[in-house]
Amino acid sequence: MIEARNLTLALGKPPARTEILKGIDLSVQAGESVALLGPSGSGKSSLMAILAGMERPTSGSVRVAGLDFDRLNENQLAIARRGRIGIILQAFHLLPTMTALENVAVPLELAGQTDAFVRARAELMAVGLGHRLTHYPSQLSGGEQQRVAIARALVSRPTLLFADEPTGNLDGATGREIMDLLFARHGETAATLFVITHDRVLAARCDRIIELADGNIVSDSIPA
Ligand SMILES: Nc1ncnc2c1ncn2[C@@H]1O[C@H](COP(=O)(O)OP(=O)(O)OP(=O)(O)O)[C@@H](O)[C@H]1O
Repeated sequence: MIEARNLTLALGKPPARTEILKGIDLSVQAGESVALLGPSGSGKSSLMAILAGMERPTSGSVRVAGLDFDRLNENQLAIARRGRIGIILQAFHLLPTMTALENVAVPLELAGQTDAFVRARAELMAVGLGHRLTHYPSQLSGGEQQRVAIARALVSRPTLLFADEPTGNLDGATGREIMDLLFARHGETAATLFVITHDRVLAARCDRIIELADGNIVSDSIPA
């Protein structure tokens, strides 16, 4: 599902040029769940951005779901992401002027799905928000907003799901509920799941734990 070879990323202009990733090799099988651990600034979000097709590496190659990202232009990359890749971020990123239902349905409708609202409603039911369809983000709790974001990421039935600290803005109990939901939906969809976290207990629920330090993979293991 993911094949990355000798990825490097350097950003900024000298003298502030920073080497963020220093030669990452990574293979991930379809359906695997992978936790990405590492200290703040070790390059986790940057690696995820490259694997999700949102950032170009400085050098190296990325093949995701059979596509050579380096051979695609920006437009082709945007089309390739659509329907293949779902992204969940710490800060939810819902549109404040849209209801929960619209937040999930509108991106799908813009992608040309005529049954977008039917699918969005079903996905919101699946994440336990059937009773909050017409609420705006400001009328939802943090956990509910993250459920909407999960529904939005899953409604296009992606083969790859990326979550960058999805519980970072939630209290412990709500965070656990959100991760239970994410793992349950992952089990039902057979998507490949990539989760960035600082939480080792959460990481141990994945099939595999990859640790980054200073732009390098320093361990790649199966949790005990
Ligand atoms: N545009 C940029 N120009 C220069 N340096 C950058 C840029 N973007 C990120 N960095 C640096 O790259 C390093 C890696 O950042 P990244 O966000 O990938 O780390 P992270 O492991 O996800 O951290 P955290 O756990 O704090 O989110 C950081 O030291 C950051 O300051």
